[in-house]
Amino acid sequence: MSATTNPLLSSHFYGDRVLLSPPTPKTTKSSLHSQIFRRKLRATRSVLNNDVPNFERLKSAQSKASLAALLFASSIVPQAQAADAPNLPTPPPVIQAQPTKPSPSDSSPFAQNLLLTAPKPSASSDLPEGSQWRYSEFLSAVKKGKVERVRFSKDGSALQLTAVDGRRASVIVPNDPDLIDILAMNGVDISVSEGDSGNGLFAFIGNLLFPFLAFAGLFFLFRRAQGGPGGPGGLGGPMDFGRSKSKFQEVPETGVSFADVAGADQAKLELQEVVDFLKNPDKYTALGAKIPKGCLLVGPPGTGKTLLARAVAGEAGVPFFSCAASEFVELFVGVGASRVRDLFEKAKSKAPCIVFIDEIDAVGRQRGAGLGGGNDEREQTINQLLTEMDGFSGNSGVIVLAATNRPDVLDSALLRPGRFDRQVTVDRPDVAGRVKILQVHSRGKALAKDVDFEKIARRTPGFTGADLQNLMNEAAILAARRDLKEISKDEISDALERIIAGPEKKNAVVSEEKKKLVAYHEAGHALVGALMPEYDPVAKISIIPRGQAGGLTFFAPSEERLESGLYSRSYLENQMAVALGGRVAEEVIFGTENVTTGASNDFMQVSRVARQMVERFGFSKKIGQVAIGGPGGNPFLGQQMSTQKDYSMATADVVDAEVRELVDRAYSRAKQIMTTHVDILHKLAQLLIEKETVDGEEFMSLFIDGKAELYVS
Ligand SMILES: Nc1ncnc2c1ncn2[C@@H]1O[C@H](COP(=O)(O)OP(=O)(O)OP(=O)(O)O)[C@@H](O)[C@H]1O
Ligand SMILES: [Zn+2]
Repeated sequence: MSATTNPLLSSHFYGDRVLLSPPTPKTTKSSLHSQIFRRKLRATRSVLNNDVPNFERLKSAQSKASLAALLFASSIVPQAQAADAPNLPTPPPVIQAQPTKPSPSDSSPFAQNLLLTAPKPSASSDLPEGSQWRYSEFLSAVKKGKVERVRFSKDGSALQLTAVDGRRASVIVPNDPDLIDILAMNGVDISVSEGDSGNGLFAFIGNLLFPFLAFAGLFFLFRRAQGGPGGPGGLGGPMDFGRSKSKFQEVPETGVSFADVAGADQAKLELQEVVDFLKNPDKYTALGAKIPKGCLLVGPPGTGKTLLARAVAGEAGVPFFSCAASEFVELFVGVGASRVRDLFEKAKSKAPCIVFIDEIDAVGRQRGAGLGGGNDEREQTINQLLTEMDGFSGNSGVIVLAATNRPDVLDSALLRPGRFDRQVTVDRPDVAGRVKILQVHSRGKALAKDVDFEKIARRTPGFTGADLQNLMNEAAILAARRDLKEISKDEISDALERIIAGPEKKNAVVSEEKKKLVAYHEAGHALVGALMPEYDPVAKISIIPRGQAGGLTFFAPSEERLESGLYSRSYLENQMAVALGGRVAEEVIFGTENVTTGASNDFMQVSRVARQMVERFGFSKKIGQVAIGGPGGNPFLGQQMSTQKDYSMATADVVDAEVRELVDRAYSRAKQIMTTHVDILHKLAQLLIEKETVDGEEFMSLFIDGKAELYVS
């Protein structure tokens, strides 16, 4: 894949300016610059006003690789996670604020700089941490048998759970008619909070929203992914020991139809065929056609794979058997295989029907490729599954749908003809899809007239159906908390920010000194961002702590950039400079001896980007246009990159040198900007100290009357 940005795409946001002039590593100044600032200002405004001009024109150009960094804060790339965690992802299906790594000292004034990226894979054996779980995380934990009991609030809109390991968390519950069934099937103890009438729920929701509690999970989630003791992947940990697990659920009638799945038109079209097989098998067998046995639904978590599978069963009017593959895998060898046998025995007796296996990668990984113990069990389980599928005669009427977001790790035996030989991709929805999903999830909610789904959809690139559902629910809760009768666009806007960056810790006590440090640090990021010719406009700068971050600078990448997932070399170089801007500002203002650990994450992000550029994107002359780093993800998607190196020591030296050069260059660019615009840095930091938040427009206006110089390189 070409890693360069489609020029159409990249030039859109800033107008038709083309920056292809040969590198001039110095600052220049001309009237052109003020024009560019004006354009950036306009871009900023249009982002803030949610209207993305020319979008339609470009929409068709690219999409799919959909990336979700909506806004992004301070710095950039997520930590590598234990690259060998055998069992990847049920990533949290939200756009996450991503802390990088705990800095050496937790007293670091900036704590964590955040990147808001798409969900990233995380070892599925773990539970989300933190005191508030997303509904989808909760469901997946329930299905894995990790939730012991739940206590609903009186009106059922929230619950508190106790996990098998004793952890407690709260969950906001959307209107899900299946929830009780799912809980019951999975042996979860259910109760309803009583007594504290009225007040109780309010206090409960208040807790959820209380800045210090909520969303800590977002951050710890990622800490967890950074290695830790790295348990045995999807295998049940010791916690599961002795716990009785449900094997599968059987739903005679799902009651879900394709109409309940908004967007996903292509997937529905492809699955319509499966519905038809189930309804009229004879039509096909009469012609000698082999009815497919298995179909793989591939896509990121929360995109509605389970919903689609249920809809297929609903449309065909057949029973729906479901299980999460991770449930098959037990500590005891042979248990998984026997569960598979049970499941299919039952299914065959009820044919025609749908068997849905969620997270098939938990058992379906390439055999012999796992680590540590437990392989036997997994292999036996997958062998049993293959045997079952091979055993179906052509028209047994059992069609197996399986979901995964890691088709790449699946054992090729699973994908052979006669098994999961069909794949249906369920992608993150595009704008139009998001509008439809928002409509579905605002049914039954009182919305103010000012709510415009189109605008919300534009502000939520990369959001999945589950994310949008969560957004609408959070907005509803905010509205209730504000004693409103209707959900207005403000609640949605605030809910969006909370989801992306975590709630603001408005009442956190921050010393004047720390405030000043953070203000300069963030101003540094913003300043470099604004002065880089090809970079996203600054949307907002804040020094109100959020989550573990001392402050945040939000950038607003254009929808096209987000949806195309393509980044030009200069964009990445600029991004590194922007990430370094925080430290550079500290250095310039407080002196080299007084810089803090607050930038450690920025550095990690920067080195990761640089390494990717050299190892994977072919951006290094010395390494050339090859990918040498082993399999790796897109750092902006929050994906992990393999730490496994398949190159020699000599090559490693070259890589290191190239990485260093890229970083050094970014650093000196940032430094040059900072020193030439120290006046604006002061102004912005001052403004931040006074107001705590400065929006993009106000920030850009500092340039218009000032004498800003655009850095051209
Ligand atoms: N296209 C959609 N239309 C309407 N609702 C959706 C859509 N996609 C997701 N949702 C909502 O998000 C919830 C979670 O989706 P679902 O569990 O089907 O996702 P998934 O892809 O199976 O995720 P996972 O891989 O985590 O199991 C659904 O219950 C549904 O309410
Ligand atoms: Zn920073």
